[in-house]
Amino acid sequence: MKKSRRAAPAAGHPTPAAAVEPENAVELRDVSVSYGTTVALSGLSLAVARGETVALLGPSGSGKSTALKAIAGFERPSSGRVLLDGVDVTDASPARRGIGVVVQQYALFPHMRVDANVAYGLKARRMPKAEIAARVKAMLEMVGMEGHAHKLPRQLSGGQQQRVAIARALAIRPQVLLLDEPLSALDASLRAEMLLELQALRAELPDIAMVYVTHDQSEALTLADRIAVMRNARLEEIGTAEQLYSRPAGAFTAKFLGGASLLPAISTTVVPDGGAMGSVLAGAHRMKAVAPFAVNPGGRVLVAVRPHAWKLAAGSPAAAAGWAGDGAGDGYTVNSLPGRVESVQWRGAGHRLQVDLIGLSERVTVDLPAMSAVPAPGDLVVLTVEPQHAVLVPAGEL
Ligand SMILES: Nc1ncnc2c1ncn2[C@@H]1O[C@H](COP(=O)(O)OP(=O)(O)OP(=O)(O)O)[C@@H](O)[C@H]1O
Repeated sequence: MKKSRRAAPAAGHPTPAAAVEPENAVELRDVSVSYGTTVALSGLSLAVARGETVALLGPSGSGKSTALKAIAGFERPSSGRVLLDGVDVTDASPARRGIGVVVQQYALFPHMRVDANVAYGLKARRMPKAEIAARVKAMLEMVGMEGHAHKLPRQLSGGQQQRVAIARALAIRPQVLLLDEPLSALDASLRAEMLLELQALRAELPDIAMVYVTHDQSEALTLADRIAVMRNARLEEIGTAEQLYSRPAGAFTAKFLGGASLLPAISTTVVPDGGAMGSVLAGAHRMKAVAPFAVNPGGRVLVAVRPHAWKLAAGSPAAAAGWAGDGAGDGYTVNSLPGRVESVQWRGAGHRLQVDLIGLSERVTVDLPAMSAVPAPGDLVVLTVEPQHAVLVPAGEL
């Protein structure tokens, strides 16, 4: 959670309760949305602080857009409450919420010029003409579109249209900006460019709360202070990118966000409160990994290892020769697992290997940096991982 930007009350002069501003610009309390028999969102509780960007990340159909519609007021929750700045707006119309919304397909009015599109929400609020003109000019400058004010949307590129859509959403000076896959209609290079622009824009709007829906983790990692991972209409996990990436609390997040391999294992140590190193047996292999939660001997866990965390043991593939005989290695070398390379793929920044672990019937993904010696398909290798780069997650359903 972001730190409050407000000054703390002076010592001895506590702020009266009534004057305390609510910290959260957006709050969903146990919100569910159903479409007929389809439960699109189930019991979502989420708070977004002023100045904070939260990304809703998850596979298709996981309820991300529905959550956004509940905040904007386009869908009424079947249960639960929606609060903006501490005020319950569950029954308020979208217009009364004063939220800026940017959706995937620009959604500009095709028959209106760029400047009229940006002015639209201001006219609806009956702002004086001179003020509208000044605001439109400022907004178009902010998104680098000041030279296109008199064009129609069809005369603009996809990226330019999306910039105008952002200017239009920001023109009403919303306290909350919702973005639903705003870059997904753009090609890869334009998407990367717009991502940088959104990052710059974010810095110019320090007090706006943003909720950003995406299924692209690089967008979420670039823009968000916190990431909410959605799955099957529910919030799976929420945290900073760093927390979710390196210490996922569940197998789904480990796989979805970090692309981690998950090795089934049995705990051999007691870690009462989590946060310490745990020891496990993955098949016949002894492994040490960070245990972010309490584990007991005999408990079933998964060892999550991200593709970049694997290393080839020195001397691999030759080092693997001694391991192949009994299929399980000697069982004494910690965090060293023998395997056979199934495939090798050149990926520009390095090589991606698929390696079948011997004795574990698991295939793991290994990303090797460029310049490292690359084995060939069929080679025996020994994979290693530093204990601090392996993390235990509960053996949940994927
Ligand atoms: N208007 C609707 N009528 C009926 N079902 C709907 C409607 N809108 C969404 N759904 C269903 O609700 C579920 C959640 O949809 P939602 O659009 O929120 O998912 P999402 O995570 O945003 O997916 P995507 O990434 O594909 O946009 C899906 O099963 C979807 O089919």
